[in-house]
Amino acid sequence: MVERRKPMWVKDAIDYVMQYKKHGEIEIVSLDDCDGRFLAEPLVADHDVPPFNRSPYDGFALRAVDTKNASRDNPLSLKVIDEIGAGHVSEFEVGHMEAIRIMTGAQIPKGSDSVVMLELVKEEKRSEGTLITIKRSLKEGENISFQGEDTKKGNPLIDRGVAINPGIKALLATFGYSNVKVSRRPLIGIIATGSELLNPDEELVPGKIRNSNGYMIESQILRAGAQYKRYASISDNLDKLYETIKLALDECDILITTGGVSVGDYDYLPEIYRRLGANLLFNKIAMRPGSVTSCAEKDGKLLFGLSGNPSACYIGFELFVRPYIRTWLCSERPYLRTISGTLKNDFSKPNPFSRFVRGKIVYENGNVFVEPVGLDKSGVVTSLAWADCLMILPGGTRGYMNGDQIELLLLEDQQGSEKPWVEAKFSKS
Ligand SMILES: Nc1nc2c(c(=O)[nH]1)N[C@H]1C(S)=C(S)[C@@H](COP(=O)(O)OP(=O)(O)OC[C@H]3O[C@@H](n4cnc5c(N)ncnc54)[C@H](O)[C@@H]3O)O[C@H]1N2
Ligand code: MOO
Ligand SMILES: [Mg+2]
Repeated sequence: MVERRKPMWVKDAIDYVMQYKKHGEIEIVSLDDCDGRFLAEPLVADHDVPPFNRSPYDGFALRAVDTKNASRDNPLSLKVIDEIGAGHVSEFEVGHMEAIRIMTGAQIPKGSDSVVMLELVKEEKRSEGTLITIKRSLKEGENISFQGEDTKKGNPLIDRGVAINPGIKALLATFGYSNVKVSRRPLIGIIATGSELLNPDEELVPGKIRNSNGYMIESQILRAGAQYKRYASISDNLDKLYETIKLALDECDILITTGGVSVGDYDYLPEIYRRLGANLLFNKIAMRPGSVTSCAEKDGKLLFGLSGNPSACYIGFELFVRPYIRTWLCSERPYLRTISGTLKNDFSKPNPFSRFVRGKIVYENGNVFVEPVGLDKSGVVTSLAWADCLMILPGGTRGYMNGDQIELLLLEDQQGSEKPWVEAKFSKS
């Protein structure tokens, strides 16, 4: 008798996973190696930026009051008493009708309160010294980048749990973090199961296909911010699979298997969860594809049993594994971000399960439209390469038509969302 499974709502399944959420320990990495890692502490300005008043132009620093009467008809001459480039500080103080030649980035000299650009003055080198002639007046503070105008000491800049991007790396360098506190990435074991699987370097033979899920999940793990350990793919052999899963559970923080979770003769994951004495969280979800996505817990570690079908496997990872990883990395926004878009196609057939259709966003006159990519079947692999979003078609009694407004989950987004997408059943309550 084939086992009957009761489908769980997507949101309930996410909640089950999140019951086991953890935060990774703090790890210190060098600034050189921090790209893509997640900050374990908030980043706070520990000094003013810029740290001193500086010139934003190559020009002359002077006292605005001295230029008060300067005009085209009344050019005024100032004596140049020093010259400084960025990184140097003048020892002189600018006095009445004096100026210091200053380059972009240099500290504003004492006595001066404004800068005139090189292009706006005439310079004359005389035996008694250099003079500049200025034909316009300046305001006090004109052309000065003030200390702290970028940010002030003590300002909070970036929350913990945010992925380090080029801009954040610039801030880390600005504040002298040659070492950075980041969250330790969870190590995720990956086991692809199935007697039909070949390695990418093997020739195709009848009945076999190459293991694409294993590599796809590795890439999804890296995109989510975690690290992986690859185990050799295992043919459909219960004992061998059991031993490998036990070993991987010891060695890793989280385990992902692909394939073998349905009700087929060689689908051994349900039996392995039983043998392990693991606590089964779910093995059927009211979604398409990925309805067979399973998750079990053993000694606080999660075993995600993703489908063997490539599209189901991909979506199972993004909906259930990604938020668990991002929460581990202390993100406050661990879920995929949702935006709304206008459907360009008809999906007239109603489906009781919510569908996550691989789609591509198209911008037309600044508006977001979305169209499906490739064949919308669970076993399809090609469409995954073309998709930049998952189009959500909530389950129910009606279909969806061209022009309908729907929600889209963004696959490449880094910002994330505080809350997961929730079926109407939940949003109504
Ligand atoms: N009688 C029923 N049959 C099936 C049901 C069901 O409810 N009743 N569910 C279907 C659904 S939905 C899905 S999804 C699949 C899930 O299958 P499994 O997770 O058990 O995966 P396998 O049987 O091992 O393989 C399915 C499919 O995927 C290919 N595959 C497997 N691993 C890989 C890999 N690493 N790279 C690329 N492709 C892979 C495999 O060759 C199969 O074609 O079950 C349905 N059946
Ligand atoms: O788990 Mo399946 O993906 O719904 O075809
Ligand atoms: Mg199967």
